[in-house]
Amino acid sequence: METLKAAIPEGLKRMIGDSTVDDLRATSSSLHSFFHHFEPFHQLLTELVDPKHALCGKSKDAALESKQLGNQCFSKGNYANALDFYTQALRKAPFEDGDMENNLVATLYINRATVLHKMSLLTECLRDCTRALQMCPSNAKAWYRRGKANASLGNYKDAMCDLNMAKTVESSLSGKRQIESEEKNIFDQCKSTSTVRQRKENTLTTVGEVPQVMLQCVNIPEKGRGMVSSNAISPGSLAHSEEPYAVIILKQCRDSHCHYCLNDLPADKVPCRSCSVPLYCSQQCQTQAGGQVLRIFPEVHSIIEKLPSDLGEYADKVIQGHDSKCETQNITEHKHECRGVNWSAVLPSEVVLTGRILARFLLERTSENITYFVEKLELSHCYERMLPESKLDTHIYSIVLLYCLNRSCGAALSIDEVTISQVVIIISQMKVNCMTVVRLKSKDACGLSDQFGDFPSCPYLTSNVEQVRVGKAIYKAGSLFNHSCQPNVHAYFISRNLCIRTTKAIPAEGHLELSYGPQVGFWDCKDRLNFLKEEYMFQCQCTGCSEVNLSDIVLNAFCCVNSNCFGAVLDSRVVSCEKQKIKNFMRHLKIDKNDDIHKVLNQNDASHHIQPGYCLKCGSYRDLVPSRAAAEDNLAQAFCLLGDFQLSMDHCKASIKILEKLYHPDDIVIAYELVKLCSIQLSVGDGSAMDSINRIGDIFSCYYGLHADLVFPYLQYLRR
Ligand SMILES: C[S@@+](CC[C@H](N)C(=O)[O-])C[C@H]1O[C@@H](n2cnc3c(N)ncnc32)[C@H](O)[C@@H]1O
Repeated sequence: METLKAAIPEGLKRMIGDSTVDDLRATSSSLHSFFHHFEPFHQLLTELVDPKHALCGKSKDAALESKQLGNQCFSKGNYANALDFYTQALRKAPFEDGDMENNLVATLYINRATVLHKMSLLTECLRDCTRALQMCPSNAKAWYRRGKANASLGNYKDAMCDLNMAKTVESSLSGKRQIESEEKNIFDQCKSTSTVRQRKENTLTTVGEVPQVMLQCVNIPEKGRGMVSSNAISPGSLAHSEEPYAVIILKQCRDSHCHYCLNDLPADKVPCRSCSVPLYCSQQCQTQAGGQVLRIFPEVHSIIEKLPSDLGEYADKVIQGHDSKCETQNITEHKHECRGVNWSAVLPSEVVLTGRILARFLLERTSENITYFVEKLELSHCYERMLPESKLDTHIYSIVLLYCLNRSCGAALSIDEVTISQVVIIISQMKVNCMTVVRLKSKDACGLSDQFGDFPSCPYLTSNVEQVRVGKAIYKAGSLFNHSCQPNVHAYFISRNLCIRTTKAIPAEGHLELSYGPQVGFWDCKDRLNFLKEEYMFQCQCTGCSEVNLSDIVLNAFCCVNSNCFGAVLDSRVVSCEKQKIKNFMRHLKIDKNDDIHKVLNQNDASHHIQPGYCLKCGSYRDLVPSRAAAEDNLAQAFCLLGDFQLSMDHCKASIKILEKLYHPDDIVIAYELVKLCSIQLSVGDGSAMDSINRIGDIFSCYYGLHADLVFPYLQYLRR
């Protein structure tokens, strides 16, 4: 891509860099014409779309190699590595290869099921057996393994049916005998177990909460359109929920998260049937993403028909299991990328996401043209505000993407100035409207919270809450929420669906604003403004950035040298941003003597003191040293690592006190800090841990409502 860019004549680069939306047809046409006659462009396309260069296709040889490595690890008892190799083999194995009896994929599922059983991952083992049986229902090994997994799960009735099936389809006499002895074992186990355990499904059920809020889209000065509520809303209410219009997993999560629902992948990952890139958490997600639907061999039905009726019914139920049944509404999502060619694995996420939007256009188009389709998306864009370099990149990617779509999946999009300029607009819409899908994770010093076992008496346990970025998505109504550094709603994700919940009381006609990342209290005003300018290309007009607030003044402030003075001393970076806010504040507002701001500002006239290094209250000068809240937090971690729990708890509490000054006492930031405090309290058996847990629970339920345990399962672990 860099070679292409370097070869573009300077005059054309300037023309594109200086262009407005009105110039897009001309700039698109000129760049397209240049590329058309430029050989390296065609070479690049060949690398991106020619199956000969495809690195992401299926390969039987590569699958057999991984299978062999898996077998070696298995025979050495190295089950974790065997599991990885079998999954790699499944990723590469051609699904349509071989007949029912000699099906490589079915064999790999059985091998993986055996490893999963050895690792006591029984539900996962059961699912892999079922997948093997859907391809090959006369496979005795798969029925046998399924029977054993069901028995270990306490599902004795199913276990007996599985073994009965295994015996029926097993051809050798010795094999039949082995199954009979296993049947006897299970029968004995069943008799000695008084209560039959229920099957524990490894599923997270979503809570069906429906938003009760009437939202309206209105025009807001200096911010464009925005969302307001018709009625007053109390904190903790679900204001909006929405499925994505288009979504894509981030590259760094390709091996750890489901490419459809974006949840953590289980041990029995399901690969795409036609290429080696996506992994899914279930066959259902695989099919929903637009991959091939499971093809059940015709012989399967004749095998089932020949079975005694009760066994036949049972086998049919297993094979048609719920994992294989699903609706395929979003059939376009991965289908057009699924040829094993390189472009969708190589191009930046927002460009591949644009490809997914174009795939929707291809699917939905009746008589409408692309210009009308883009208008109908009703997303704002930032083309005019983009840097010249970024405008050039957007042009290049638009042309490359259109060629990739046409050549790799026969999209038949006309590649002309109109289409290219509309794709430029879509990419610039992605820049300002994409939401990053995140998951909450708790991370502790011992890595124990991932296992969620018993609470360990680990000598250095602290838990931090981390936000893991897993995907990028476009929500059509969700993109109408403006940003505020002092948000009153909070966005989170259940699978790939967006939920927006109020965190403060909102009056009727009040604006609903979420944070695009920066918030008052996390970063100072200057950093927030820079971030929003660089990432989203707008000058933030929110109250946090235009009105004075205590946190912006004290977050990076230093105490006054005068020990009797509570005034704040700012460095030059902070002063440049706060000066105007403080002046306006002095001019327009009377300061309440009880307000905390009164303690750090001279209410009569702070303006003459607003100089770097000078106290805002008394004007004394001081040399600047690091701020305190971060120091308290780091100290708590350090003491924890040294094993001095009392000191680490004290510092954690001090840090919470400081945060309570900067934020509302029910802000989620306080809950995150409380998770750390509580983990220390629990590891030393301090009884006040319960108070911390209750407070964390209260704050989480305001931010996540009934979804709290689903979004942050560590909460249940702490309660337990
Ligand atoms: C996701 S869109 C939000 C909806 C948008 N206002 C519209 O009319 O479609 C993001 C864009 O809204 C505007 N915006 C959002 N929050 C803003 C704020 N705090 N200050 C100024 N502009 C804002 C910016 O133009 C930004 O690029």
